[in-house]
Amino acid sequence: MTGHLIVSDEDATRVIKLRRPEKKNAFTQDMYRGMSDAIDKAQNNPDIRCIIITGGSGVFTAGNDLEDFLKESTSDTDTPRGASNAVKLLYSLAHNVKPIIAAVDGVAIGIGTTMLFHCDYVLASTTATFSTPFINLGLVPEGASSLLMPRSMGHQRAFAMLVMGRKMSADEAREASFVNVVVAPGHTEAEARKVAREICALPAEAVAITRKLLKLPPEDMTRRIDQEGHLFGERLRSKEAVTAFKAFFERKKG
Ligand SMILES: C/C=C/C(=O)SCCNC(=O)CCNC(=O)[C@H](O)C(C)(C)COP(=O)(O)OP(=O)(O)OC[C@H]1O[C@@H](n2cnc3c(N)ncnc32)[C@H](O)[C@@H]1OP(=O)(O)O
Repeated sequence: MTGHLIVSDEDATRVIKLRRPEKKNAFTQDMYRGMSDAIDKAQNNPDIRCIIITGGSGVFTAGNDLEDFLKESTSDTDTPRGASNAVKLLYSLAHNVKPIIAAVDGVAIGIGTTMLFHCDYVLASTTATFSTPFINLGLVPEGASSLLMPRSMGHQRAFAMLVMGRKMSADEAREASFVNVVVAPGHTEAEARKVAREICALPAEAVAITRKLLKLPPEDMTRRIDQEGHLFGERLRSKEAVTAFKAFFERKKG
């Protein structure tokens, strides 16, 4: 756990909260590690029946910290993408067996949107927006999103998001079927806790078996995460990506 991530257990539910509002909850390496660890440790804990992921009020997450991407793209050390903390979090999500509820209030960008396709129930506020601007950054999709997004919303809508970088509103996301319910801003976490209580009151073994039947085998997802991760690692070092990262930090100057 870090100062940018709060993990608390209450009513048989583990709540994992991103808390880096000054940077729109952009993921640092510690945040990836902390979230991954909190999910992994819930797996064999019989006291935890459900997991909630939230960014608190006003923002879910702006995705990977772009400063970290810029450092990674220009570094001399050649760490394979599969060993990155982001990929480890994606593995944790892919192999997780407990119901995950996401509470999205505000922007959900990049991995902030792709992680939702590993969740079981998604609540969004009316001000939530969803985007996967990988191509705009010279990158390619991650998190098995090239598999899960077209499967969930159809090829054309996935193309608009993943290739054209189109943003979706909360209502559009509900219509595209990856958001269950849209609530008022500031209420996503409280509503997520109600959903968690509802799930926790159900017979635990039957929930686990049914959830497993609904999901793709984790090996299929891991394979796609690895394929994407390999390409993503190559793209991180591309001229297109480095130019886009630098442009983000130059955008407010003169
Ligand atoms: C494996 C995973 C891959 C991915 O996740 S790829 C996706 C990467 N993420 C992005 O491309 C999003 C980049 N951020 C933005 O587009 C915008 O920001 C927002 C729409 C999120 C918010 O815009 P606004 O409301 O105008 O706020 P602001 O002044 O741009 O941001 C407030 C502070 O937050 C920092 N910040 C925002 N997003 C990131 C990020 N992703 N990485 C690092 N810093 C970020 C800014 O720089 C700034 O900071 P300062 O106040 O010091 O200037």
